[in-house]
This record gives sequence, structure tokens and C-alpha cells, in this order.
Amino acid sequence: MLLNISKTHILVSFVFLLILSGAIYTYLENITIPFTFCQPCHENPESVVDEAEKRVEMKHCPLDDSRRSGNLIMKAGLSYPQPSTLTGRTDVNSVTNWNAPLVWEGTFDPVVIDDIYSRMNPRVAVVVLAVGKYTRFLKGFLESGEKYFLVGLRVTYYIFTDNEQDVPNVTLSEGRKITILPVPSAKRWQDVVLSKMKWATVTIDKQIRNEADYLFMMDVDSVFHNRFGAESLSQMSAVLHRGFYKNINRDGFPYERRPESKAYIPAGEGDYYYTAAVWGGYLEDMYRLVKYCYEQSEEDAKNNIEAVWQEESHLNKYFLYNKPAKVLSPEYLWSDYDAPGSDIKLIRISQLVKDYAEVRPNGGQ
Ligand SMILES: CC(=O)N[C@H]1[C@@H](OP(=O)(O)OP(=O)(O)OC[C@H]2O[C@@H](n3ccc(=O)[nH]c3=O)[C@H](O)[C@@H]2O)O[C@H](CO)[C@H](O)[C@@H]1O
Ligand SMILES: [Mn+2]
Repeated sequence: MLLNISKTHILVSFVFLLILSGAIYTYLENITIPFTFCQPCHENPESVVDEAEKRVEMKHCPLDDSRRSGNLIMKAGLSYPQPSTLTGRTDVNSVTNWNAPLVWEGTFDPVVIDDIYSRMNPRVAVVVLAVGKYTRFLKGFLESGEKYFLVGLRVTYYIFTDNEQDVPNVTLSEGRKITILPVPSAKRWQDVVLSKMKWATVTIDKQIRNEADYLFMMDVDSVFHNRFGAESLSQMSAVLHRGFYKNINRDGFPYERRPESKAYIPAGEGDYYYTAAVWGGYLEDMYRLVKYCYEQSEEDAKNNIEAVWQEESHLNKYFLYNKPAKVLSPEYLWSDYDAPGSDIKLIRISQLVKDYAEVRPNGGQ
């Protein structure tokens, strides 16, 4: 009898434990780990340009679950207007021909976006250079960034400068910080813009990889004027250059047209012209891309050629054959030099008017 009771007990306990571990597993999978990023893939981080195929061969880390769209988890009971399948922006195109979102004001609901991304709680790195006289732009960039850039998320501004003394003391919100990294001064502005790719590559390897999930590259001569939120995040997000986003034939884009340069794009090819002043994505994807731009420009230098728009030319070649996952409208990088048309409902960042001859070490446009 005693033996029988014990056997029943053991059976009941076993079934109970089985159910309990199943429940814990489901709970952990759905609730506790909604978003973790793939760890750095050290096995084969090299990117190789396959000239015949015109694409960059990527040795990807296996995607983990967190990178799938199934992880766009929203809390129950959130209140927001019902989205329509029939109405939306009709004056602009909000999807590319490779089916990526093209983001404009009115194509997303910030309430939904913010709920999804605040629970992911990603760490975002911003790499910005302030070399020579460009430190003067830091105050406006950082202060306005604190008002509008990924508010509520964790952000670290990595400021590369040759003059640490001139980095202003700006009060940052909780979870946000500044890391200053010394770089040498330069004699040519072209060298500064190209060096962005080198410093970003080196510093991701040394430090940022352990500190961020996403990375943005940004120009410092910029001021945020409106929300630049989590709708901008994706595996790879590129911004349309304000000067070439409408009524321009692709052959009129300022791509590099000399076959001798690694950034060469032949006539008859091209989707859009993207700016190099704002772009971002998953840290490891950005790492491969900044490294690609760095290596391509080094190759060019060996062959005594510099791409017409430096890193922007290499970036445009890359994005032509390796399509970005999200394209951001010129709202995400406008310029005080230009008046926006009616399609630009708001400006999120604008580049400042500056006296090029005065601010750059070697003057000139
Ligand atoms: C809106 C746009 O498309 N901008 C591009 C255009 O920029 P811009 O004419 O706006 O170039 P820029 O003078 O702002 O230089 C780009 C960035 O490099 C840094 N910097 C530059 C010079 C210097 O002496 N010190 C310094 O710190 C700084 O972060 C600056 O914001 O052309 C550049 C060179 O090809 C880059 O492609 C820019 O991304
Ligand atoms: Mn600029």
C-alpha cells in the first residue's frame, strides 16, 4: 500500500514538474526575452565585394529570433486610432520596389512604435566627428538631440575630436551618455570625412560592440527640430538626400562615375541618392558597412583616386547592391539652405548653413 501511494506520488510529481517547466519555458520565451541581439560574429567578419555579382558578400551570424518581425511585441490595451488599409499618404510613395518601408510623417503611429521599441529597450550608439572648428556645432547637436532623438531610449554619443576641451557640458537624460575619443587633427576636410569610417571601424572593434545594439553615423553640423524616433530603426536604414529625391533621373545622381574608383556606378543604374550625413542600423551590419567604406576608400587611395563625394559615394554603391531594410525620407536630414516643399510635413534634422571657407581646414565646398 505504502509502495502504491509512493508510486502515485512520484507519477503526480513528475507530471507536475513537466507542466511547470513547460510553463516556465513558454514564459521566458514570450515575456522575459523579447529582444536580444545576435552576438558579434567573429568567425568570419570580412566583407568581400563580388564585382561580377555587384554585391557585398556577407558572412552573417545566424539570425536569432529577436531579429524577426514576430518580435514587434505591443502591450495589450494600448489605445491608438485603428490603422487603415485604404487611406494613408497619397502624395508620396511609402514603399520601395524591394518592399522596404519608405518612412514619412503620417506613415507610422508614434504611440505604437514607442510601445514596441521601449520594451525592446535597445542601446543606441551615435558616432559623430567634431574635428577642428566643428566642435562649435556640438552644443546645438547634443541639446536638440536630447529633446528629439530617440527620447526614452538608451543613447551614447561617441564624439571623436582633436579638441576635448571644447566639448560642451550638456545635461543628458537618464540612460544617455557621452564618450569622448581623441583623434588627430587634419589638414583636409576630405580626410576628416573619410576618417569617420576608419574611426568607427576601429572603435566598434575596441569598445562599441560591447555597449550598443544599434549604431548611427551622423554629421555634427545638424540640429534636431522634431521627433526622430524608433520608427527610424531597422537592420539598415538609409536617408534620401534632400537634393535628389524627386524629379531627377538616376543618371543625374552625383554617383562616382569613374570606373577607376571602387565607388563606380555605371549610367542606367541606381535607385536613389542617399546622404552620408545620417544612416544607421544593427551594430554588426553597420560594422561591416563602415569597414567596407573604409577599405574601399583605402583601395582608391592606393590607386590615387578619391571618390567624388568621399564616403557618401562608397555608401551609395553599397546601398545600390545591398538594399537598405528601411528608407527614411528627407525629413530625417534636411538643410537650412533649402525651403521644403509640401511633401515635407516636418523637418526632423536640419543641417546648418555654414561658411565652408571659414570652418573647414582647407576651405572650399
Ligand atoms: C548632407 C550631406 O549629404 N552631407 C554630406 C556632405 O556634407 P557637408 O557639406 O555637410 O560636410 P561637412 O562639412 O558637414 O562634413 C561632414 C562631417 O564631418 C565632420 N567634419 C568635417 C570636416 C571637418 O573639418 N571637421 C569635421 O568634424 C563633421 O562631423 C561634419 O558634420 O558631404 C560630405 C563629404 O562628402 C559628407 O558626405 C556629408 O555626409
Ligand atoms: Mn554636414
